[in-house]
Amino acid sequence: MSQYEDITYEVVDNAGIITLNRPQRYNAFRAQTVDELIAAFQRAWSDHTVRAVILTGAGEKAFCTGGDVKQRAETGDYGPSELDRFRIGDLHKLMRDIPKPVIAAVNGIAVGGGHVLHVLADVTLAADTAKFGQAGPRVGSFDAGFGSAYLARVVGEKKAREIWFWCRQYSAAEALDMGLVNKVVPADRLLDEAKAWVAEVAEKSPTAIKFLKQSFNADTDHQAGFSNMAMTALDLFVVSPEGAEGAAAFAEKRPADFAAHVDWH
Ligand SMILES: CC(C)(COP(=O)(O)OP(=O)(O)OC[C@H]1O[C@@H](n2cnc3c(N)ncnc32)[C@H](O)[C@@H]1OP(=O)(O)O)[C@@H](O)C(=O)NCCC(=O)NCCSC(=O)CCC(=O)c1ccccc1C(=O)O
Repeated sequence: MSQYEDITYEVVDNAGIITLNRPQRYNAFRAQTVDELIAAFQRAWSDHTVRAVILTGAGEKAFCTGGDVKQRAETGDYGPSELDRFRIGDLHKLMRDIPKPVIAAVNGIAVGGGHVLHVLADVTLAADTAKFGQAGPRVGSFDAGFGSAYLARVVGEKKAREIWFWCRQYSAAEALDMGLVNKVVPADRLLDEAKAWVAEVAEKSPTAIKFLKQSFNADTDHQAGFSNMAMTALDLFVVSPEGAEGAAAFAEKRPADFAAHVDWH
């Protein structure tokens, strides 16, 4: 795949820069977006000039707001894809497996599956205007895999449960305070800061970095098993009356009435 529609990919010096490019939907991803992200991460993996990957979002408003809820309300899924599968789980694993640092440069709101993407990055740099949070229980969705278990490793169990159950939004300063991001910079400095981090890490031993990333991952690789189950569960949940109510309410700009659609048995 060399032509992209939903993302852009460029190599600048030693940085592979992947930009989510659906600003009209706050950089929410559909199945095609995920296909393109996978293709770009694979290119970055194979390109020996690329020493780290920067993942960011187009525009000033959003980094990524997760799955495209409007698409889901319209068709019940995330739209057509190359292999007829929504490969978000494959993307999560690829971001962990690529043996180079992945730097999330969070330029705006990171919510839902978009929040999960920055959580899975090796480090996160945030614009001072960025906002963070999960949204699943508000819109009839969840990530019971890396999105919850790995988040708990990053911020601790209590905070992770708060983030997921209450679906609040947190400022960049709050995110820094809870260890969710590595550094906060003025919004107009974000990309330069990310490039500086790439330049600095490019001076280090690629093989040492590769071993270290694999070592850090080994401790949480068992979470890939949960993630597989979580994706299967989510596929079933989003088409249930309760799951579908969340997407419909978002698309219709009204509060969701989950209680009326729950299967209590
Ligand atoms: C992010 C908001 C809180 C921003 O609010 P606000 O600033 O008021 O802006 P809006 O007017 O709401 O939004 C502007 C514009 O963008 C459209 N938009 C925003 N987000 C989405 C989206 N996710 N999908 C489609 N469109 C979106 C919005 O409709 C507006 O368009 P108009 O034409 O102007 O009306 C707020 O926008 C918000 O709450 N957004 C929804 C966030 C959300 O619920 N995201 C999905 C969470 S669930 C999820 O991501 C799971 C998906 C998933 O992929 C997955 C699947 C399987 C396993 C794991 C995962 C995983 O979690 O990764």
